[in-house]
Amino acid sequence: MSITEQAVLDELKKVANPKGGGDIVSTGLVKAASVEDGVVRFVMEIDPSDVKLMEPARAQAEALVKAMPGVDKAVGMLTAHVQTAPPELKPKPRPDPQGPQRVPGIGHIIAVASGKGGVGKSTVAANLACALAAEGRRVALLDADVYGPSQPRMLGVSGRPSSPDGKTMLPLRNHGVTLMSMGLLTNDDQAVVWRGPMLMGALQQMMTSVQWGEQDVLIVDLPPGTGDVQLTLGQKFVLDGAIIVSTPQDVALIDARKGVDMFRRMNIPIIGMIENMSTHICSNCGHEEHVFGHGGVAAEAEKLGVPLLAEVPLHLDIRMAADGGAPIIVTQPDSPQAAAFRKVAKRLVEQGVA
Ligand SMILES: Nc1ncnc2c1ncn2[C@@H]1O[C@H](COP(=O)(O)OP(=O)(O)OP(=O)(O)O)[C@@H](O)[C@H]1O
Repeated sequence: MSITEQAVLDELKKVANPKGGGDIVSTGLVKAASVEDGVVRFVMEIDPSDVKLMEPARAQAEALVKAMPGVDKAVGMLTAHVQTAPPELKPKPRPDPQGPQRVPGIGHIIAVASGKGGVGKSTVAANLACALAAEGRRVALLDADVYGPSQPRMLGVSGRPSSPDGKTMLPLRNHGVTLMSMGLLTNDDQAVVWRGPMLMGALQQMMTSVQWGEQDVLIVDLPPGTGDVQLTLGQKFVLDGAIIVSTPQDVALIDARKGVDMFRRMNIPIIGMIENMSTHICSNCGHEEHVFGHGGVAAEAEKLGVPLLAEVPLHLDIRMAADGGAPIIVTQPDSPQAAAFRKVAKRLVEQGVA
């Protein structure tokens, strides 16, 4: 079995902070630990004047990790570069006035993310939202994919959201889902060039200035990759977890792994991975074919120690439904194509995250 970051952190807790106060993890000295293919890397952030004092602790920590079963190589580093240090791993008490906040009226927030574009993240988010609504949950969906907002089209919503008081925005609603999208604020054909700070501001505004009402769960459809929007969402808001969507090809999986790593660094639980376009099912004869390979996400999920939530087939009906303004879960709720989404929705409710 592959080693987890948590196991590494537990091992590192055996090393005392030479400055006292407890071990190097609980005193906040260890800022990041990563595990990839048997190679463990961790960073200890120290005051530049403490190098001599801290070196023995670093060496002891490195030796302990190296001796763990399943570890081929361990690299422990001392760093004094406060500004560029990766996010703190030690869990902070939440809510914290400076830290992540809750959105009034919203019970849970789940991010739907992918490492790579075009893997079907928005299709999954739209179907999950509708499937949760079918389970009787009050569901909102925020399309935070500013570069390719597709939720208005997938949920069959058009028109611009109104702002009765000039400060807050009224969301739109269809198929039992309350929706807000950056796509509703720009013209359909308008290319949007967003810079980092604009993106971060826009996301925060969407989360806090939309009149969401009382909702059991807000699904956030993120842009692909590991950029500013993902970081802002994770750092500013209390998330119940993230779902990572990937196709089975290696290229998509490499990026999915980066996504899992990013959420872990922000202490956001990974609810699980979904393999999309898993198997092609011919809409004429029902013949199954593994166009992009099959099972790659299951293997990756096992390697990363996260659950595989579902394998969604590549099926013409899924595309036609999504692109036609009513996800498959709405048009053919009892079809085998919709079953994967219903299964995930039930699981999220059972797990108490939606
Ligand atoms: N399981 C599936 N079967 C058939 N078509 C699918 C499936 N999943 C997604 N598609 C289609 O693939 C296209 C891309 O999907 P989608 O927009 O959901 O991807 P995305 O990952 O959100 O992309 P991006 O983030 O780059 O906008 C859409 O036309 C969608 O209908």
